[in-house]
Amino acid sequence: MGFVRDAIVKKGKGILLGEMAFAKGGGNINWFPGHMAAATKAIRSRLKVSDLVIEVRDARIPITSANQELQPMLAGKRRIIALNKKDLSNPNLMPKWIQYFESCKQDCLPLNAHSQSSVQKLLDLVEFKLKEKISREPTLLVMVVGVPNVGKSALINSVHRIASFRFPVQGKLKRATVGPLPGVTQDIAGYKIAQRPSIYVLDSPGVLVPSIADVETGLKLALAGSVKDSVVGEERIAEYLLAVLNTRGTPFHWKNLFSSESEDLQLDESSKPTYDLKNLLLKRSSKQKKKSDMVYIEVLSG
Ligand SMILES: Nc1nc2c(ncn2[C@@H]2O[C@H](COP(=O)(O)OP(=O)(O)OP(=O)(O)O)[C@@H](O)[C@H]2O)c(=O)[nH]1
Repeated sequence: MGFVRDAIVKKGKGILLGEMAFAKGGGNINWFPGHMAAATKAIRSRLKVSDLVIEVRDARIPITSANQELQPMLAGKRRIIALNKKDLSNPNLMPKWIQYFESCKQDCLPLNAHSQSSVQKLLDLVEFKLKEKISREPTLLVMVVGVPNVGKSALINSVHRIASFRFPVQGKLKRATVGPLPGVTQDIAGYKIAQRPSIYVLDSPGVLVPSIADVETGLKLALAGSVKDSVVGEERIAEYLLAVLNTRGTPFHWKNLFSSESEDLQLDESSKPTYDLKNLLLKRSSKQKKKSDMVYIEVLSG
């Protein structure tokens, strides 16, 4: 069933699904804050002793939001891939992604970390995957990993809250810090979600690969909020987003953004942006932009 992934991931000129085809290259993206190297090491050592791993990915970019460096280790573990933020993703694509992961014999679950019913489904799957261990081990560890900002901490808070109904805790419930920018969680922290056996869920800092080799991956991660905008370049991100929307024919009103009534922006006809890929390409080449900037526009418009 490799064709499903190929159709989803390659799709090139047709631009059908959530992941857009792009040429390799176009400049490396280097965003590897200090804490990530140490965190990656710590995650690897905790993974060794974990009974189950929940790898959280962004449902909008299920392949791009995988940390490739950790994949060999994760693939060797009992793993659930949680496709989080499904409320922000295209619902028509979710069945295709499920089909793809099923074809790889990999459990996956689209969810919304803020929805109790969604998180309950994840807990049911966790219980199912740990069934035989639950009857014989006194303590179990479930590790939650993923790139920054995919919703690991939000998910853990929901899991913890649901679990606390079954196993009331004394005092205030410990909460993981959730935030809209990447890099909020910087340490591994444990949350007890069950007794007999004791089950702990470990939150971990979001980690990326040290160097993102192609610009499209960086752009998608930036648009999804896993990489800071400034690392990839705000203008470049905006152009990419507009190009994606245009290429898909998304009916947005920004095409009329520069109307003749616009008072603040008095642009002459030749300098009005059209957000058409071919025009963008022409404008860029006349301005002698860097070659790396050209690649993603060329390929998208191809
Ligand atoms: N719409 C939506 N937003 C979500 C969902 N899950 C998390 N978020 C939001 O995504 C942002 C990041 O969530 P966090 O839980 O801090 O993400 P994280 O993976 O722990 O981030 P790092 O600490 O950078 O590793 C927050 O603004 C959350 O409220 C979801 O399922 N749907």
